[in-house]
Amino acid sequence: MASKKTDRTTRTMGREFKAALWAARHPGFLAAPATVAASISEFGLTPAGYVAGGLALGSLAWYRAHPGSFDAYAAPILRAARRRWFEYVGPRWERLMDSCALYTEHRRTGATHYPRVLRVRAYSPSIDLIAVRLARGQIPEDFEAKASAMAHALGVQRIAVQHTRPGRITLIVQRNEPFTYVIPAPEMPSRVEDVDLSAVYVGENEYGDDWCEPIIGGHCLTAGATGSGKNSLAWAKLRSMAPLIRAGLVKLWVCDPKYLEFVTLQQITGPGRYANTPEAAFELLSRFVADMEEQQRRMQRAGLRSVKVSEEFPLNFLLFDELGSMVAYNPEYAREITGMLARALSMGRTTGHVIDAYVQEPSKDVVEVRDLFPRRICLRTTSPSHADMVLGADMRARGAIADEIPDLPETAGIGYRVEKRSRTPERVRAAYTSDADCAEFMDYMRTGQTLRIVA
Ligand SMILES: Nc1ncnc2c1ncn2[C@@H]1O[C@H](COP(=O)(O)OP(=O)(O)OP(=O)(O)O)[C@@H](O)[C@H]1O
Repeated sequence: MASKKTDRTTRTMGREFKAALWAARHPGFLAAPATVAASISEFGLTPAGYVAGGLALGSLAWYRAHPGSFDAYAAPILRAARRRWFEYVGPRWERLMDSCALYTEHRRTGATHYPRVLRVRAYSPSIDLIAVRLARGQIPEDFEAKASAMAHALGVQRIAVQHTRPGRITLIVQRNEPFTYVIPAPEMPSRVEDVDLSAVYVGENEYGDDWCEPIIGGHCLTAGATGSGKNSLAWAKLRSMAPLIRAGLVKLWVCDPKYLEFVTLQQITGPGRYANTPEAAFELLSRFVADMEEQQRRMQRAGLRSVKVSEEFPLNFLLFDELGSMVAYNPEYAREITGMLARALSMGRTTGHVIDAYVQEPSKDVVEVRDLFPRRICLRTTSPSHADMVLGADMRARGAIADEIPDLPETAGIGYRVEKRSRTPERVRAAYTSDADCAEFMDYMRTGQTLRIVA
């Protein structure tokens, strides 16, 4: 490619202009000392000292008196400033880029161009977000290829690369495990109106915010190795929409091949909407699809293209645990079940027939209908390829290292989901529903009361 006229020189920009440019990019560095100097000259040293001391004391009092608001508002700003100017500051940043070969060289002048840190944000103590402008000639994939090397060089657990806009990326730096605690099971809302089916609470994301998933508008597939905590997701959803289930506005269907974790739900579903053998699962799915088609006809007759959840049009929620055991490992009815699933998955959205499925091995050989699930969650997996299979191409390279989640009870329920708008993997943890929480749910279904039995 022909070089631009201005690129043909072998000289680089003078240091004084580089310094002026730097100062223009970081006005605070000049403005802060200038403000201090102006205050001292205007009001004198003592009053300026009193103001500075008052500010420091006020901040300390805030820190001590109201940790909640301090940690929410002041701490992220202070933390980001400290990390920006002590950890990702010019020379250290350039050394990091050097050690990972993340720079470009001007062909004529030989000048080294480094990607530039534009902004550092640190919403939580464990995560830094570094907005970076790429050096000319770099592409985000260069950073993806070096993410692991950067993580080791910085001594952090994980670095994910988020594509933001042309020429820019955000590095998501996970310094340590954000989930060092078990998230308690969601409170069951007391009234039907308190449930928002477009965002039911299932846990927390790595920023400490609520992690909510929609129930209406999409089927969901959760993949995770045995013991990764898949059940906790299912139970969190059930608890979060408990009043609707009790009121009959959400009709529960359950396929439970293990006949273990969800066996108590039989008391709600009755035998017609609960299955634990391939034959029963096939019959259940046939009824589910028939119900869906009947609802389609009713909507056609009423001239409706979509419906709100109501007594006339309840939401049908099919919880399908251990999908693989019904569609792959057990040849009996496997084809029939897959066929029925495909019909329900491709047409159930508009009628409010939603499938929430759980699987250990997410390959297409096992779950042929995988791509018909618009929402997918990946808990701990046994293979590096699973994250891409579940979440989409390149998601592991962008940080969804689900295979590196330790296989320990302390990390159960941790996984990744993809933030839809930014297509960035987000580390999440499901709330944990204990046996007592399950019993409380069943009590609520029977009595309408949330009486917790304390053992
Ligand atoms: N969200 C969570 N937070 C903390 N611990 C959890 C969480 N979910 C599960 N656990 C712990 O991990 C154990 C295994 O969880 P669970 O049975 O849900 O895994 P699973 O993925 O359903 O496994 P399997 O496929 O073998 O049934 C639980 O007994 C519990 O101790």
